[in-house]
Amino acid sequence: MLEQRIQQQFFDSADLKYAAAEILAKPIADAVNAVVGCITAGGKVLACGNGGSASDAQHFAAEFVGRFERERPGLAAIALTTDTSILTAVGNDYDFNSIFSKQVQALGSPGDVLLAITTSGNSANVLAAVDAAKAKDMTVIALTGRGGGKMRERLGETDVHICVPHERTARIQEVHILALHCLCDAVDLQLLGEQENT
Ligand SMILES: O=C(CO)[C@@H](O)[C@H](O)[C@H](O)[C@H](O)COP(=O)(O)O
Ligand SMILES: [Zn+2]
Repeated sequence: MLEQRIQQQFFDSADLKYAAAEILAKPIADAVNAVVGCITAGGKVLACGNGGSASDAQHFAAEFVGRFERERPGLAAIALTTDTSILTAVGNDYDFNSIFSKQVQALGSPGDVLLAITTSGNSANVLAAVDAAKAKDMTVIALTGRGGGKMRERLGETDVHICVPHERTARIQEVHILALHCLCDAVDLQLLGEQENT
């Protein structure tokens, strides 16, 4: 019984990934172009999200600054979820909804990219970060699910929306991390070219 339930989760996750491969290949490719344009122009990627999406923001930044699968110089990315002094100061002195937007306003420059990760599309602190990024003439790449929630109406023509067609947070997160790995892989391909056979 328990094993069946576990197997069903694998099947559901796999089914969603097949469906998402059709729908998300184009926006993920658009995200690659946005990030490559940003990085080659000397810009950086700021990443934010709550809970599991905070982990995704950090996971992504680690693969950019460190490496993904290939050797290369580090790429500029900062997770806005890690500095507990900033998070507690802004959360305490202003409010929790400002913990990311204050950092975007302080660190973001025109041409930078904000990677905004929210499965519901409705987290107020992530939406505030998007507003701050737009005010800075940054490009937003939003990773969402559940139809995109309030995020959908905030995005402009030059932004990218990677919206996972599912309702469950866990399933959406599983596709988000795949999308981020696709992004890392394709950015490396664009910057380094095809890998030579060894
Ligand atoms: O990882 C999980 C659930 O799988 C949770 O930690 C989840 O990320 C948190 O509840 C978040 O606060 C949800 O926020 P969001 O994805 O709706 O923006
Ligand atoms: Zn989770």
